[in-house]
Amino acid sequence: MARLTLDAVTRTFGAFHALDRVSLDVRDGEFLAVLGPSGCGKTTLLRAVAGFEKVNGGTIAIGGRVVSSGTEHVPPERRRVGIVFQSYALWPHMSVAENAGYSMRVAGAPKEEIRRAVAQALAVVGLSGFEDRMPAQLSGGQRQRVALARCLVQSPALVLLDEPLANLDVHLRASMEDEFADFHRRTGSTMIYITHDQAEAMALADRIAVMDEGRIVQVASPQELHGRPATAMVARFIGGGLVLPGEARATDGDGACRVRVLGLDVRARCAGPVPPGPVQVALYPRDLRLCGPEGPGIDCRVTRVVYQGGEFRVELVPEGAPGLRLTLHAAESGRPAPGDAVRVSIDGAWVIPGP
Ligand SMILES: Nc1ncnc2c1ncn2[C@@H]1O[C@H](COP(=O)(O)OP(=O)(O)OP(=O)(O)O)[C@@H](O)[C@H]1O
Repeated sequence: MARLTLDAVTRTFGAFHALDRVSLDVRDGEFLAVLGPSGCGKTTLLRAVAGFEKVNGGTIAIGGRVVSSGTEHVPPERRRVGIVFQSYALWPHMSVAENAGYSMRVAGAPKEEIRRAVAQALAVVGLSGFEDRMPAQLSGGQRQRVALARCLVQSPALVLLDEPLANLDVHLRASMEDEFADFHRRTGSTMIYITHDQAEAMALADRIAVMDEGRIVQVASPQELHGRPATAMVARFIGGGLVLPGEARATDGDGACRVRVLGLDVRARCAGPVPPGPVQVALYPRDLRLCGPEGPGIDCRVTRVVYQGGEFRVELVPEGAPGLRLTLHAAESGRPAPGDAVRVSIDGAWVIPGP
């Protein structure tokens, strides 16, 4: 198992920067998710680490050994990187055991050694007894587990998972999430999990690297990404934050400051001292509450009320800003109806430290 280090890695296609000075340090045995919208460079990053893509600048090191740089390129088969793809990529004409042992057979390993390694890997993924089945006789989840076993047989230093659950239905995804977590626990592998599904990333990873336009914009725990987004993109992308212009008034210390947003004075959380002046403020549904007519608040019209697992999501339009959509959560009792005029208070906010 090994640590993965990327230092200012750049990959261009013509004038386009698919990876723009990407730096990342993944600890030995860590489970890191790379999360980002379509086209942000996730697959390019994975292909560069695996060695399918050369880099134009910067370095990639696996276990302290440089495998990619502007001048050096270790081929994929000599990187000890296992990859599990979304499409499983199993050979349809080979049995489960033959698929799992393929790489060892190609490498010319003795039959008995292959049999032993395959039996061990299939046991890890819970497929002992499935050796002679063909891929067509397996469920989607079982096929993905064969792909995991095949990856395990190669004793990889690093395992890369490229949206491995994208083809599975919702229920199977949830149970496969448990399997990946279990696989990680049992093997202690360093794992990089590429996805655009934040629920999946949050469920699995210790830390999440958020990518945007070829750059890594924040690497943090799921809680940190939700509570202290580094940029406006992270605030919008994770947890559906609403980013609004505000005016910083004063810093109170202890990570708190006062800002004016939507015409209200709000006590907000911040990463450090915030000089008075224009700022970007992130508001989440948890920051907004229905309030009485007497206190400070924003007059709104309710546009939609949707039941959502134990509570109601209430969508509103401020009377003074018809282009804006606010969302808050309300309990069953006291929830408003579409068309109601209500008042909303802002109980918290986050001042975005970056762009
Ligand atoms: N071989 C290539 N030639 C030119 N442009 C490319 C090439 N490979 C990728 N790109 C571009 O680089 C950008 C990043 O692509 P990449 O596949 O890494 O994104 P992604 O985040 O994995 O997206 P998705 O989630 O949709 O798979 C895209 O704009 C893509 O069009």
